[in-house]
Amino acid sequence: MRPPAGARQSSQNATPGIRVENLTLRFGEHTIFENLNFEIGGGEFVVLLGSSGVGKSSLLKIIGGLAKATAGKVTGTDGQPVANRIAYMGQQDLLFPWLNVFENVTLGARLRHEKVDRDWAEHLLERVGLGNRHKVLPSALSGGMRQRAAIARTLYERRPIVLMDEPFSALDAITRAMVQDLAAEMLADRTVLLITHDPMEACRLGHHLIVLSGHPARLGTPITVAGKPPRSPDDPDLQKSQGELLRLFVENAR
Ligand SMILES: Nc1ncnc2c1ncn2[C@@H]1O[C@H](COP(=O)(O)OP(=O)(O)OP(=O)(O)O)[C@@H](O)[C@H]1O
Repeated sequence: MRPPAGARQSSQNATPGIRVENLTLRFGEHTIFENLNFEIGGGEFVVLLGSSGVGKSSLLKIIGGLAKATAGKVTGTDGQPVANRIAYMGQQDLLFPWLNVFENVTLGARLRHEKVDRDWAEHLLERVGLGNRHKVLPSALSGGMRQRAAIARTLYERRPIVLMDEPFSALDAITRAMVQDLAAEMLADRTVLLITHDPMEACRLGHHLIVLSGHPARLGTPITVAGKPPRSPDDPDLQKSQGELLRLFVENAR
């Protein structure tokens, strides 16, 4: 996680990272952010935080190709476009209610008229603990199970870059902790940018934390969390970074 000026040789890493250069977003007279520059190294898990309305989801959508920036560009750290290398997971699981779990997980392949990779889908469903729920409709699953099915669907796509917009915010605390552990384990080899409002979640999962603040919004110096995710809630590295993050929130609010 660094500004592009200090770009590492990410091509040495098989997983591409994300490079954001001079990104500006305006809605009419309203400048959401201007000349944002940062780089996420291949295989890094970066968490994006910031107050409501500061521009986090807009930034994620632009990176994911779901919205257009006013100026600037997003590429992989290998200089190639990111468009076909990104999987996106939002706050709602967006499972189709009339498709069963297996059909939801393999939906992308079916929409692209590709042969469904049954072994891969079954392996993923096993890994997320839904090995015996292939034929179940989403309405018969708990919130945690639905989110686990959504993780399986995201991973089914085998995209090296994963963008997640508050993916666990609708879950209760215990289910959330379990799904966080699963996501950390299953996304360990991907480049991940995750938005959350939860400092504990950020410090459990991220290698680096970045905070967007101000009008127009700017990115502060990244906070690097020591140790390997997922960190336990009583991990001293997590607690140190959580303290640092909370101090930063207070400073930004002044
Ligand atoms: N299509 C749009 N047209 C006009 N303004 C927009 C549009 N999309 C977003 N905005 C504005 O841009 C700003 C940033 O919105 P965004 O959803 O990116 O914020 P956020 O940080 O993700 O907020 P939250 O944490 O509440 O989800 C807000 O003021 C929002 O009203």
